[in-house]
Amino acid sequence: MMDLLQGLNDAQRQAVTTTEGCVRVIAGAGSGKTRALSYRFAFLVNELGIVPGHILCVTFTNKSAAEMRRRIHNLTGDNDTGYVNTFHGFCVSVLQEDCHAVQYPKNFLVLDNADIDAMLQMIYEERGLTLRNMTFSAARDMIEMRKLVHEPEYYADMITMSLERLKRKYDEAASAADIIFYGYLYQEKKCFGLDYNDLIKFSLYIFKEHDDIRLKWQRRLEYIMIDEFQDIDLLQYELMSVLWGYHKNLFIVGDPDQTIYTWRGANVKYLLEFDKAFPGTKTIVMMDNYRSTPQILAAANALIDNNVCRMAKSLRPTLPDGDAVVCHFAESPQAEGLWMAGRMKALRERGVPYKDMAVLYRAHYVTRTVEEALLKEHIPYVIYSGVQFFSRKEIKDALSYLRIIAYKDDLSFRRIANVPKRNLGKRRMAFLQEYADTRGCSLYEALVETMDDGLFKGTKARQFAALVESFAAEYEGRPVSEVLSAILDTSGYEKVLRTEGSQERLDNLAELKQAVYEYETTCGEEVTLEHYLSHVALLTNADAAPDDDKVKLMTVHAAKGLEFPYVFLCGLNEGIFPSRKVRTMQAMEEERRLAFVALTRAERGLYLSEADGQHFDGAVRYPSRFILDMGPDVLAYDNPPPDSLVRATRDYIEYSSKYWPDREGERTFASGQRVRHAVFGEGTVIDADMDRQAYVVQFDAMDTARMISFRVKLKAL
Ligand SMILES: Nc1ncnc2c1ncn2[C@@H]1O[C@H](COP(=O)(O)OP(=O)(O)OP(=O)(O)O)[C@@H](O)[C@H]1O
Repeated sequence: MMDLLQGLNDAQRQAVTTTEGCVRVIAGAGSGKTRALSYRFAFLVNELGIVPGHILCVTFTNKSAAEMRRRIHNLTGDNDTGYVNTFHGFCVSVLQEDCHAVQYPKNFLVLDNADIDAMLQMIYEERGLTLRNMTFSAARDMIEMRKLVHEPEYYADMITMSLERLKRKYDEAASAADIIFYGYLYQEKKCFGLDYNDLIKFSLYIFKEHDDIRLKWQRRLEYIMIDEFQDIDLLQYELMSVLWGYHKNLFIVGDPDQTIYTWRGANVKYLLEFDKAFPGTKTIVMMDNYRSTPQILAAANALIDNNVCRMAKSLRPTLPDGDAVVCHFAESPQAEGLWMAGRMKALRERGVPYKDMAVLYRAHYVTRTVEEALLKEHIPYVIYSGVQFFSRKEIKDALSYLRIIAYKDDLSFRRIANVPKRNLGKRRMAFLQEYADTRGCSLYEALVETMDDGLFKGTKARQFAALVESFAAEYEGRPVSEVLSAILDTSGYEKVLRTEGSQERLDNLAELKQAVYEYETTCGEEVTLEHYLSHVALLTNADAAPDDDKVKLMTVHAAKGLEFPYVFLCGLNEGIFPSRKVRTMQAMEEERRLAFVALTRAERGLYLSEADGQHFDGAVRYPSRFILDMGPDVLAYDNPPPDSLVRATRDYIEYSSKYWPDREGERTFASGQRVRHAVFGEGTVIDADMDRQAYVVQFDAMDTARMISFRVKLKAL
């Protein structure tokens, strides 16, 4: 026991050894909460003898789950790392075991954005919609909003309605939004597909309706731990509240200053009010920072201190002094990029490898000038995100090959039936689609039933079906990595890439094989093809990381939970960071937390920069208020902005936020709220337009609705 606890400080040790009941850890950035979590897991297993499969450890991303599994494996030496997963990943496990309760097959499909888009494509074609009706991304958002907010009971339709009834609902839908929504539910049900929202909703539904299943999971999960609790949302909170109910051992860790997903439904109140919701909670505070120099922490503390709505706390440094935090005011974005490149070269000359440097930014578009400067100076770099690894064509194709073996589903069929070319082009595909529609079968079945038809003469339909059948007959029990290599070879897919000389695509496939192999060897339990496919559908961009000596470029959101020796935070201008979309006090505080997350990623060196000039729309670029927040005491300017600009910036900041509603309640008169206007009299709020900062109000004495700016106070009736 001594060994395990030795690398921990007092607060961490307390967090690790307080195993029973509800424990809340408020942990500052870089205070070692990931370490505390993994050690706690190991403590439960090694010292208390808890079976890993009876522990649930929830992380925020798949990447952090993988990292956590690696750490736990190192500490316990056990391949079985229990349920270390995201909430969505855990729900996949639940449903794989118990979705028979909602008459879904074990091999349901987990849908990712590309799958959803493929379904939307079918719906749009079928019903004559175009992107002018709604872009795919707007359609995805609309579907999500309907599922989460407007029609939270939608899943009952999916579960209880027959496919025919759902189809009728879709056929009868008239508005574009309804067509898309019901079309999507129909498509989902047709292929037993579940998107991320469904995973949680279905699990909750099963737990609610089936006491025996709920009790089984509650009993199994003797200890539950949740990381990044500041960004938990309502559905996840509900799920946690159910799972906790039997053994009542719940351990949560979070940092209220790092809440950055409010826009996606996260609510920090679950962390702050946890002790009220779970009486008897022990709270442990971890504020000793092991990541950053005192100089970096002083800047981060000074920044976050400007947030009004927060629990007062400061990160305490434990490391020795380092270099001052450098701040640079450049004449233009181009000059800003070149300044960064110069600093990187200087670091490199001091022996710092490029891979130890990261450029963080608020929004993707900022990277253009940075990239130009890096290219010009021959500094190698890699952008995280952009085209995500798992969204690349060759990766999606390869996964579709795996998927068609297991599921013979339409989405995969459409993707790879004619890749490589088998002469199954548009015309034959349309024929299969029609056949499948009239017979109510899948495209693959349609092909098998009709491949002797004259239409398929001269095609490789038969070879394709033979390929799928031969793999389908023998994939069970074979390692997934082996199946993948074999099908990429036998299908001729890799051969085409070799002929084309697409080395990069081949490299990516090699990377994929490696990823599958690693998953198999680290996962603990036996990995079936279905398991792997569900796992991979949950993967996000940050998951495939090349390890070359390159500067890393990424958004601050993508940097959450990571650390880098040297951080360059660029584009610190009003309108960029903070974003121009910020229009309320709350949103500004979230933006400041985001900047705090950025600063606290740095271990040894932190470089902040801003550029003079104009925005796209011709507006003046002012330095970011976050720089002013930190103040000159904690920053070393190597080229300060002129005093006149700083004064103008202060005026701009004051003016631009003058009319912000300062409390959430003031802006959110809900639709339907009765209000009184000093001149127009009484009326009803119909909507709030955040872009225009105004309400739409139907006044009783007027025929048409009016838009009334937030500047004018309406009185609630
Ligand atoms: N007790 C300790 N002694 C020495 N180093 C530690 C200790 N605890 C953590 N560290 C180191 O401090 C760094 C930060 O730890 P970790 O990544 O666990 O922080 P975190 O709290 O999860 O950070 P964040 O919330 O900012 O993402 C790591 O490099 C870790 O190895």
